[in-house]
Amino acid sequence: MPSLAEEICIGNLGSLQTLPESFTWKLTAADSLLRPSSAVSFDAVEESIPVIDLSNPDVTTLIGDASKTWGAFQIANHGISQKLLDDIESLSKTLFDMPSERKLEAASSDKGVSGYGEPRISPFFEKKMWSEGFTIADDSYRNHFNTLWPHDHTKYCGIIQEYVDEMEKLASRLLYCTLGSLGVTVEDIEWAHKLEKSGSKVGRGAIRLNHYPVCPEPERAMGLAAHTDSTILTILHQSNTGGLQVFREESGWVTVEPAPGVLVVNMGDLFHILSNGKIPSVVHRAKVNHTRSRISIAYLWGGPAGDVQIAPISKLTGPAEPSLYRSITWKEYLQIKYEVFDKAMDAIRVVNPTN
Ligand SMILES: O=C(O)CCC(=O)C(=O)O
Ligand SMILES: [Fe+2]
Repeated sequence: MPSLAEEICIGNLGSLQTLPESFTWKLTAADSLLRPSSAVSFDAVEESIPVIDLSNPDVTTLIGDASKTWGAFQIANHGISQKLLDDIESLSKTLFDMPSERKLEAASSDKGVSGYGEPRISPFFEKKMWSEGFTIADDSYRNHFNTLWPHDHTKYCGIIQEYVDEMEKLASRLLYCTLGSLGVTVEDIEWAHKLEKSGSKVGRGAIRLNHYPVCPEPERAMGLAAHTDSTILTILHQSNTGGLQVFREESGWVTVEPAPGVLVVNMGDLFHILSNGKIPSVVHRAKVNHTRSRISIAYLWGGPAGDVQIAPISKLTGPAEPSLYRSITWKEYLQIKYEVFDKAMDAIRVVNPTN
């Protein structure tokens, strides 16, 4: 007979008929502020993060307004083919449908983040999350794919490579738009301009494939707990089952309903720093479902490699708006984030900002 620990291995959560105590979350006051965007109400205006058509001539203003208000928006007409979105979704399904033992053969090592496992933010929470994931942060995914798909790994590696290439282009385009809405350009970020001129990458991309199995008691479970992404920005593709919620003080938790071909963009901590606090990094989480499992694919566009110092863009600071954050490398920021989690921004805040 399997031990209890084996039974509740994250690789087969979907087969559990009851919610184990270790996965049961207590509702907080903030949770009761939930307002689903699909709620039908006579007096409440339906609210969710806007969908922006990237071919709209006013795209810069629209992105600026949405990111200042929400720290997030959705995009249509983004140029990523439906086939590629379908391909990466079906790759994820194939992976998560494998038996637990097989998935564990591709588990991330203690030191690395790449590979199969629990959400990276798990250690910061008392309760366990109702999800499993696979992180692609470097080339080691090729070895993992070789283990998972000894015959088909070339095909699956090809899909990842194409996804990374396409997402990188889209992420840069979104960066330019968001900067444009603040009246600055990439030339105003000395390091980004230098990297661009030398043909190097401005940001470093990683992919997180998330799977949220069906859950016997979704109201008391949590797929992925509230967090902000550490990134410059994150581009999220969600399958046709909703679960993503974004938080805004004035609105509470708002569900972002999936729509075919529409991607979600979350502004991350690093952009919040660059913008000197003008753009919030959106607090978001994923809820789970009683009848349908859910897949999401996050393209996490992080900071530059090496010792590049990231700081608020000088054009966005001045006597009336002193720099709110000290400069920091991407590596250093990640270290702080995975030590103090939601206090990371406070940890780098300038105590008495003057200019
Ligand atoms: O599954 C989702 O909708 C959210 C995923 C997410 O926030 C993440 O991977 O950082
Ligand atoms: Fe996230």
